[in-house]
Amino acid sequence: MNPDIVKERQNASFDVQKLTYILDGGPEKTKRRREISLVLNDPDFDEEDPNFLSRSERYEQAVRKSAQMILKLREYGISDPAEINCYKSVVRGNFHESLGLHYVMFLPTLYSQCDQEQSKKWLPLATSFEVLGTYAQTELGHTHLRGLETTATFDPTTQEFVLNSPTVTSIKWWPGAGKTSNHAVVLAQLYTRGKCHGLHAFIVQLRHMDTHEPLPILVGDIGPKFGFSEVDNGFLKLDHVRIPRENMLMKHVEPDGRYVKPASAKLTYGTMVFIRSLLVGLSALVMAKSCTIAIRYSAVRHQSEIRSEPEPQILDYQTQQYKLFPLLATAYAFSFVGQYMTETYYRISGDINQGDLSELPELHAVSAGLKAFTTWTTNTGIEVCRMSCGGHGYSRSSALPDLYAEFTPTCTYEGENTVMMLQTAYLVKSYRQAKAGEQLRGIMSYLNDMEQRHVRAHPASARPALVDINDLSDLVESYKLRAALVESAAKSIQQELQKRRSHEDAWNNSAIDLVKASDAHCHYMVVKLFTDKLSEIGDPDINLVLTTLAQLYALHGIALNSGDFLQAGLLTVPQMQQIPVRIKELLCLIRPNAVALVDAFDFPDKVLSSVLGRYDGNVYENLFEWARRSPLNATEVHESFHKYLK
Ligand SMILES: CCCCCCC/C=C/C(=O)SCCNC(=O)CCNC(=O)[C@H](O)C(C)(C)COP(=O)(O)OP(=O)(O)OC[C@H]1O[C@@H](n2cnc3c(N)ncnc32)[C@H](O)[C@@H]1OP(=O)(O)O
Ligand SMILES: Cc1cc2nc3c(=O)[nH]c(=O)nc-3n(C[C@H](O)[C@H](O)[C@H](O)COP(=O)(O)OP(=O)(O)OC[C@H]3O[C@@H](n4cnc5c(N)ncnc54)[C@H](O)[C@@H]3O)c2cc1C
Repeated sequence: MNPDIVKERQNASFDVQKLTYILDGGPEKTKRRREISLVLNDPDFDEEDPNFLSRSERYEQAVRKSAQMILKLREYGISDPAEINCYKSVVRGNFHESLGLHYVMFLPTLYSQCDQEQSKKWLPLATSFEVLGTYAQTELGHTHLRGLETTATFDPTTQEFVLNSPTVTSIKWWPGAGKTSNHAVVLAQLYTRGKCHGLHAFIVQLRHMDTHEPLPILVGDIGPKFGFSEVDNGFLKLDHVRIPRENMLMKHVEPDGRYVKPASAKLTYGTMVFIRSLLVGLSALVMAKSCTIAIRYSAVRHQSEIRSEPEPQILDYQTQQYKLFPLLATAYAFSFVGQYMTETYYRISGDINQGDLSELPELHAVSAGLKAFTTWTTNTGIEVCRMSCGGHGYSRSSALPDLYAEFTPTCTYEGENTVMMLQTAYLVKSYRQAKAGEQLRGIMSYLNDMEQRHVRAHPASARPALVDINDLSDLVESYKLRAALVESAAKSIQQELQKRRSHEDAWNNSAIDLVKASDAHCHYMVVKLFTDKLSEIGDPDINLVLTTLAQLYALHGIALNSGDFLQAGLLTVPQMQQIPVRIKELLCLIRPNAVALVDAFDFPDKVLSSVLGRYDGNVYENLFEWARRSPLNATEVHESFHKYLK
């Protein structure tokens, strides 16, 4: 064990194990997660570092691993969805799996959209992996759902739907598992009796069940990408492909071609809401991994000098702390927000299953906003962590380049982030309702008293200071009042309408304000949820260290968005000048606990897959060891010497 990292652990002021329990949701859950993590010792999962393999080899290794996972899950009798998820995230490490989409989109779509008869047919096939599925929605030319071109036309004479990609732009593009899957949920515009009824989901067989040869359908892999090398994102061109009427999910077409309207057309979009909710937790996980790597490495790396003494640990540089500790605070904040998002998703989708759709719009708005907010922040955070590791952060051995490449598409998939932030219609609607005197419930209820508080842009000196920057509840309040930026967005729309613009143009001309309002709303939610969590934590040592992190998270956010807080008169200029001073104090308070705080995330070394983030801190000898395994070192003299240089 590296002596620096031993010393760091001795300095911790709290019980790391107890904090792990809080993150996991209880000691039992930690125990079970650790039991599941023992799978890492299974030699059947031994594999080559994907960084030393070609794309095709990576895909093959990933398929082998996915198949092994299925066998082992059966062998160990793991069937609880949360446990399956935990098991897979351990085995998968920092990469995706080729069968990922089957689990996260295909199966959930079947579970939520099959009727009884369909469940009977498809669920046994899909859960036994005879049917391997993908989710084909996006097209070469479109993502916007109303604009999708693929058609499904009902033919009552044969009781079939005819699926067709009428143009080049309508070719399905991106769905994972282009080579792996034999079925797809295809999203297409439904036509019956000559009328379009909008987007619906259909199960389409793509490949022969025994030979895996494509049916008369063009299907394949779209080629290498920025990351996602394990995943065969695919294309799918349908040329008048016929499927039985029973393959339409939620069956809305009667045998005579009559269309029966669903309770809400948006139920077809349910799988996206599910994944967006999941991505909030994934952001927390990846932020936690990145911080673990960067902070452990910063504790063992010595460089330059502060005083004329031996080179200090780079974690002692104030600037290094300023780079990393706000991200550490963010990892904790997002972990608690992830817990909230999961609970909220299951609570509301439970109600939806019982026929109560009243909270569907809020679930959509919250999941879309938090997905965008947390993935954007994490995406930039990973890169900060990588650069904070200097040159070694650039090596794939650090895992940070892989974490970035695998994570960055979360800002794009399941709804491009700006587009998701613009799903703020709900916020604006809520604001208008509150203004009209309606009492809002839930997370939007803060808009109820906006009229009385009325935050306006005017000189801060003319207003009493509202915020004690050392008081967390005051900080939450100030974020709440800043979230009133939705008022500016609503006003901007109003002004545009007064210029006789159409509603659509007024909306587009206010889009920057709307994204800002969404961002402020999400930021408020994160600060509030982090603060609320503290009241549940009884252990005084842990409460103290998490309170310090929550304060840092809140103050750092204010410092980054100081213009909003000043303009709204929420903080005075002297207070704003105090914030960097307080942030520096908080960095010093966090410093002795930094390594313990990342240890509490409890990532086994094999899951982290990072030479820089090793638990034992023995970085240099292992960097050397890793480099020697590079395929270029397989022979002392590379064949290119003989071919070209000799
Ligand atoms: C964990 C690891 C996972 C790794 C694998 C992930 C692989 C990735 C897979 C994918 O990316 S799958 C494809 C994902 N695609 C998208 O996310 C598309 C994004 N676009 C949209 O969601 C929609 O186009 C839109 C931007 C929301 C617009 O929707 P639409 O075209 O229907 O517009 P309108 O007809 O105007 O309807 C807007 C109306 O509907 C409400 N609404 C929209 N979405 C939902 C929803 N999901 N649930 C409930 N309600 C929804 C919206 O609020 C509007 O309501 P009103 O204002 O009219 O009341
Ligand atoms: C790794 C990966 C995996 C994927 N897996 C799947 C899958 O399994 N199944 C599937 O169906 N799809 C999948 N996708 C596709 C993914 O869902 C889309 O790429 C994503 O929804 C974004 O759409 P787009 O690519 O059309 O971007 P665009 O919508 O073209 O975005 C381009 C730019 O236009 C802007 N823009 C677009 N619309 C608006 C607007 N209304 N207002 C303001 N700005 C706007 C965006 O902000 C962005 O800056 C995957 C994508 C990736 C990268």
